[in-house]
Amino acid sequence: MVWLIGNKGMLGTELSNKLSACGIECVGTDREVDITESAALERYAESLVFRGKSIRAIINCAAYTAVDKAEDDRDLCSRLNEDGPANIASCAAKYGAVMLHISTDYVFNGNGARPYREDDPTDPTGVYGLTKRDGESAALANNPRTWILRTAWLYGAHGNNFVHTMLRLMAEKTELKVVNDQRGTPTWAKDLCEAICAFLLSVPAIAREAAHPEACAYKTVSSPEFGIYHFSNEGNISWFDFANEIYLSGRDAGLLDPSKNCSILPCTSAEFPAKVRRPPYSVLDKSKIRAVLGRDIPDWKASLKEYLSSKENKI
Ligand SMILES: NC(=O)C1=CN([C@@H]2O[C@H](COP(=O)(O)OP(=O)(O)OC[C@H]3O[C@@H](n4cnc5c(N)ncnc54)[C@H](OP(=O)(O)O)[C@@H]3O)[C@@H](O)[C@H]2O)C=CC1
Ligand SMILES: Cc1cn([C@H]2C[C@H](O)[C@@H](COP(=O)(O)OP(=O)(O)O[C@H]3O[C@@H](C)C(=O)[C@@H](O)[C@H]3O)O2)c(=O)[nH]c1=O
Repeated sequence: MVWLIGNKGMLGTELSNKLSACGIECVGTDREVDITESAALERYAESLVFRGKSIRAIINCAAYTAVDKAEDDRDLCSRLNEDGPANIASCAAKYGAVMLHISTDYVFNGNGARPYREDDPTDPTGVYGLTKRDGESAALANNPRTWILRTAWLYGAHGNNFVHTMLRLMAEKTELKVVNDQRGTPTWAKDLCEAICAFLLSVPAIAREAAHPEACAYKTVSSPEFGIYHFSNEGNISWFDFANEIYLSGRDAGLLDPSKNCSILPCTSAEFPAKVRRPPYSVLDKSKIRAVLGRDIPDWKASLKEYLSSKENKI
């Protein structure tokens, strides 16, 4: 079985559904098993073993994700994003489990001019990125059998995210300003979950025990080496481009009133002040994961359209 930590968050909820569709036996925990307390993790792992369960993998979707707030909340952010993965990795190592941890494009400063590769130097611009970067190192150090999937600009049905914020503001306002000088790639949580499941199913014991592995749309061509991978949808756009497409596709999907207009105006980061400078360019190079998955990754626009027109979105 696998243990999904952070199962009530945006990604965790989506992943919980996907694991169950694939028939991968899973237990999920969130705040009730505090990742900043190694003893709490150990106690929970012990209780699973006591119930006769073999922990094949621990997936960490728990994190501190409020980018601006983190600047004034450094201690909690670092306990969650650094100590958390460090503790989980140690626990996974103790029980012979693989760890799969999620990280972010915000580990880079965004001053680059080509998509970031896994081994490019990191240089976060704020506390969130810094603690996520240090959490990566801690996880890899404490359990060499760790996969880290860095992703970016995540949205999905089960939490606050840019897509939901935009749809709400577009319904309320007649004009919106959105930054046009930060580029990256949106990622539908559902696409990321396919990749996560494919990695998990490359573990022989998990594949053997899964009731419906065919429900995973992706399949690894080989067993992925442990280490860091980049996964986002395909494309290279600004938040302004993203907002425009949310508006058009949101209208097509009947999520916005067609008789109410909202003008979306491009602006600079300086015109949209924030505590933390976001990376101006944070496109991720996905060659490494593409080779492992042996397939193309969906384009951001196709995934956004599918998401907005899907029945499961609760906007
Ligand atoms: N959202 C995004 O745009 C992106 C996210 N990522 C990464 O993806 C991962 C998932 O992100 P996302 O789903 O958005 O995160 P969420 O903030 O939606 O979920 C995080 C979950 O962790 C829980 N949690 C908080 N504190 C603890 C604790 N001490 N012990 C156990 N669980 C706790 C939260 O509970 P509560 O809600 O009660 O605080 C929440 O349920 C994270 O690692 C994030 O860094 C990467 C790139 C982009
Ligand atoms: C609401 C709003 C935001 N913006 C800008 C602010 C910001 O630069 C950008 C995106 O806004 P967000 O609040 O979603 O940004 P942010 O919280 O920086 O999103 C990040 O979250 C963390 C967890 C990650 O790991 C990143 O990959 C990324 O998804 O859009 C506007 O320009 N106009 C608006 O009306």
